[in-house]
This record gives sequence, C-alpha cells and structure tokens, in this order.
Amino acid sequence: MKNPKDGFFIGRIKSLKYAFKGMWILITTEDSIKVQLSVAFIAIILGFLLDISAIEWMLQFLAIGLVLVAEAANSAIEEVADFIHPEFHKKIGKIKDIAAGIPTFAALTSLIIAGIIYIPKILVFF
Ligand SMILES: Nc1ncnc2c1ncn2[C@@H]1O[C@H](COP(=O)(O)OP(=O)(O)OP(=O)(O)O)[C@@H](O)[C@H]1O
Repeated sequence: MKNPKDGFFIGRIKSLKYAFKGMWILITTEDSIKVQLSVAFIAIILGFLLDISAIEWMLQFLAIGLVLVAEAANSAIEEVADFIHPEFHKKIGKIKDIAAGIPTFAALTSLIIAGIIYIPKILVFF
C-alpha cells in the first residue's frame, strides 16, 4: 500500500522492490513457473545449437515472456480465489478454469512460434 509520505522516486523504487519480490515468490514457489522456466532454458539452448536468427531470438523471447506473464496472472488469480473463498464453490471453479485458460492461450501461441522456428531447422537433418 502506498505511503503518502513517500515522494515520487521513493514510491517508484518501493514498487520496483515489491515487483521483484513478486517475481521471486513466483520463481521459488510456483511449480508452473518453474516448469516454464525449464522449458525456456531448453529453448534458449536449442536456439544456440540451431543458430537461430536475431528475429527468431526476439520472437522466442517474446513467446517465453508471454507464457511467464500468463502463468503469473493465473497464479495471482488462483491466490485471490483461494483467499476470498477457500471452500469449494462452483463460481470459484469457473474463475479458476477461466484463469487456467490464460496460460493455455499463451502456451499454444508459443508452440506455434516454436514450430515455425524449429521444424524447418530440424527437418534439414532428415
Ligand atoms: N474452491 C474451488 N471450488 C471449486 N472448484 C475448484 C476450487 N479449487 C479448484 N477447483 C477446480 O480445480 C481446478 C484446479 O484448481 P487448482 O487450484 O488446483 O489449480 P491448478 O491449475 O491445479 O493449480 P496450479 O496452477 O497451482 O498447478 C480448477 O480449475 C477448478 O476447476
């Protein structure tokens, strides 16, 4: 929560501190983020091995960022849902299902990007 005594710069620096704290929480506690980071690591290794172009690197990093952002949004929504209603409720189930759709859209988009980048490069070996 904002402290009205903080000036603009102190306020911005504090927000940045909380944002990095959020990233740290996601990386250390969320299994889905850990899985996606591992996939991103493999994609980066593959990028070096198959010598992808600058444009392909940019698209790959955009795809990685998109999936991580989507997973983070999903985790935040799940946290709020569990906090406001920890017990079973049809509406919470629907909210969580919709939230799960966010990273699924991102993952499918990333899969298409990965396919366009890597399938032609892999087919060369056959
Ligand atoms: N409180 C609840 N009430 C009704 N249905 C729920 C509730 N909690 C979870 N569900 C149902 O179970 C599914 C999985 O929920 P959960 O919170 O385990 O998400 P998850 O995607 O498995 O979690 P994570 O992202 O941490 O792996 C939801 O999409 C929803 O359909």
